[in-house]
Amino acid sequence: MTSYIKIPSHLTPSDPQGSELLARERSKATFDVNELTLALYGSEELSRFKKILKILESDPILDKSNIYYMGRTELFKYALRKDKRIIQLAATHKWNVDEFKIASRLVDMSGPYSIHQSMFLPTILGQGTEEQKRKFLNPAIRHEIIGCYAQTELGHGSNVQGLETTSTYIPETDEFEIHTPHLTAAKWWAGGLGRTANHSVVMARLITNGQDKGPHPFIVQIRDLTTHEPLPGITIGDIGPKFGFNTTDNGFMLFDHVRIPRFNMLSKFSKVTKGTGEYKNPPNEKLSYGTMVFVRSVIIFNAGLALARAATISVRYSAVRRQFVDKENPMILPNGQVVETAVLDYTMQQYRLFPVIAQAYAIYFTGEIITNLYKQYIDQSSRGDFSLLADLHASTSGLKSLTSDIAVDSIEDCRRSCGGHGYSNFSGFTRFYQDYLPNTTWEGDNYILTQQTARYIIHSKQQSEEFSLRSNESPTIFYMLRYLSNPSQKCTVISPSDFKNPEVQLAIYGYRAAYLIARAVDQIDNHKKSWNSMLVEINRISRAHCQYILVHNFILTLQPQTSDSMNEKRRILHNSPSLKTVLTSVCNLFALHTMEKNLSEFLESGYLSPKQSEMLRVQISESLNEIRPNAVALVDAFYLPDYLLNSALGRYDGKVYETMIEWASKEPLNGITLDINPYSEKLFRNDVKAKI
Ligand SMILES: CCCCC/C=C\C/C=C\C/C=C\C/C=C\C/C=C\CCCCC(=O)SCCNC(=O)CCNC(=O)[C@H](O)C(C)(C)COP(=O)(O)OP(=O)(O)OC[C@H]1O[C@@H](n2cnc3c(N)ncnc32)[C@H](O)[C@@H]1OP(=O)(O)O
Ligand SMILES: Cc1cc2nc3c(=O)[nH]c(=O)nc-3n(C[C@H](O)[C@H](O)[C@H](O)COP(=O)(O)OP(=O)(O)OC[C@H]3O[C@@H](n4cnc5c(N)ncnc54)[C@H](O)[C@@H]3O)c2cc1C
Repeated sequence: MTSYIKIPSHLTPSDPQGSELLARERSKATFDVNELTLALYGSEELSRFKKILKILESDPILDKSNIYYMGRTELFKYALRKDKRIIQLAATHKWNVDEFKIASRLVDMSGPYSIHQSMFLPTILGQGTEEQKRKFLNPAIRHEIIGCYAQTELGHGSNVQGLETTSTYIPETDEFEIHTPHLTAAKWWAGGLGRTANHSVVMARLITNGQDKGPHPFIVQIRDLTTHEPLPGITIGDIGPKFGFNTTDNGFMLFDHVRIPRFNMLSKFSKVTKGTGEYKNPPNEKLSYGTMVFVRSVIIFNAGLALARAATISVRYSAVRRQFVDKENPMILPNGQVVETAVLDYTMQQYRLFPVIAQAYAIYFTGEIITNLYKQYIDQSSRGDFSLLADLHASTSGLKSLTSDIAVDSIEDCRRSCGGHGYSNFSGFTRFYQDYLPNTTWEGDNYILTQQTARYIIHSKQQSEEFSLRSNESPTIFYMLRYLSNPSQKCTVISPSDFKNPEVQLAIYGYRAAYLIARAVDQIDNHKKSWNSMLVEINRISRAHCQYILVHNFILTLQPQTSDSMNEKRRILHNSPSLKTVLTSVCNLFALHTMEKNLSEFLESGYLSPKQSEMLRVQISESLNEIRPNAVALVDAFYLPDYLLNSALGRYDGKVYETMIEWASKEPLNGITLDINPYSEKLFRNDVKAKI
């Protein structure tokens, strides 16, 4: 890349150098970073990750050095090139799906093919018959056809039952006719639809024999495979500039009585019979919503990695950035020189950043558990057993909502913790934050999804017989019986360190969630409160329940397990006392900081007293002290390479200032000639001049 300004090469940052400061931080760690990285990813995934990183870093098409200076059209073209390149590399190196996912994660840019991979393929895989998979999935895997997922409409997104696009069975020709009856039925937002996809999953109301069977998925070819023009009867366009996600062509689409073969209705679960139009019910009504459950589980896992990324940038930068001299405890170099204090040493900065490290670990571990639960569900459902679905839907809905909310808030907190440089694109926060933001809206708006979780829990509580039955089976609501059976219990904490006891933490979280649930049920059952009037409480229930799950899963991860049930990752963790010690501090901080942020609910239930809440704060401060020497090592352990971070502030080597000035010198604005004479008319075009 061209440098437009020559920077005098003899200048270096004042001592101590960033690399020295980070090295000093790393030497303070009480555990082996490589060991923790292995405990997070496992040796196989880590070696695949390293192998793929090497390929991507050295590929000129996937070079990221130019992207901060690009406008939308240029960025979109770059995203298309990089999407194509990943596919070519996948073919050359024979990457499997997991390796393809690693590459996409490292290249880190949504693109025109992203929804093809994240939704189009999974929908056919999850909802198609074997014959349909042969016809659509195989060419889609080879990228001979490119698909998108068109569910949301201009007038409806959250309310899937309210979708207006119709798909009417025509027995005479054995076809469906897809139609947009109103402007509000225009498909809107589908990623990849605007300029790229030639096929789409279209969610449309199935009408057969005059009966409306509700939304079902159909495969529709939308563009000509040779000319790439929309097919007759179909109008398509890009929806225009967005808050972020501008590397993807989100599109709109209108259908004017477009015919598709009956074969194109994805029919693994429900079918329409040839000629008679008879409808065969699915074993569970909501199976056509299956792709959403899958993507929500991925969003939970991704939230952990997004938090790790934000924490990596801000913690490393805070170790390098120095402001003021802390007179009571000055930073002294080995040569005796007193220098300004690293901002990471200010307790306020620690209070802002260390909980983000803790959130990253907590959500990462729950992400793994949910991914496994999803796999278990897929395994069982392939044998016709859908019993896990209701619980999976409830927990993925609430956790998707909670974890993406946490991530969005914390990414912004981390950005702000970097001061002015956090506002520069070179921080690595701008596009990262903008592109992360829609996770709180897509795949179900976060407020709407909490209603799904709370409803499941409230129903369980209302049907108490079924509840006790379900609570034995359900991994997510078993705690409630324990606390509901004795509502007058009190928290046993008598000194701050008692808060470190995992049993105490679980009891506090469990009691608070159970209390909120019981109160809401009382309002609904005995005071006849409407659902709408209870929405704020309902949101609280889902959050309380999901916070319980996060704490419970973190504690579970750290508890000894029988060696049989332990995989390689857990074995590494449990064989290393130093890892367990540091992660226990991280777990405590997560549990206690989250408690403090929601303190009013814990106090209001009467379980925790104001005196105990004071002790809670003392213990949080203690946990921050425990984490301080390990802060940099804890973010390093996530092994997020510079190639992914693309951040001047979060570089592994700490060369923050050298990078800032080098990247600034490449700003194209520095290279253009400008006429700054206010009276000159050169800037105006002739046609404009004619009008003034
Ligand atoms: C070369 C090879 C390449 C390989 C691939 C490589 C890499 C890719 C792999 C992975 C990447 C994957 C993911 C990527 C990560 C991020 C995603 C990136 C991009 C995403 C883009 C965004 C796309 C979209 O947004 S698509 C549109 C999404 N829309 C929504 O989510 C709408 C939200 N609304 C709803 O879901 C529903 O309307 C509702 C709010 C749930 C209400 O539904 P309704 O029908 O009205 O039902 P009701 O509330 O009355 O409930 C009735 C009953 O049903 C139960 N229920 C509801 N939903 C479900 C469900 N989904 N599953 C199961 N059960 C459900 C509900 O609980 C009720 O039950 P009960 O009667 O009470 O018992
Ligand atoms: C970047 C991006 C990419 C997307 N990609 C795709 C895609 O590929 N395919 C696709 O089909 N869709 C896609 N979407 C659409 C997305 O799934 C929807 O926007 C999302 O589901 C929210 O629906 P909505 O826009 O209808 O919001 P609305 O439901 O209109 O929400 C508006 C507000 O009303 C509130 N609200 C609505 N109903 C209730 C209620 N019952 N109770 C309480 N509050 C309520 C919500 O909380 C929200 O605050 C994408 C969206 C974005 C932003």
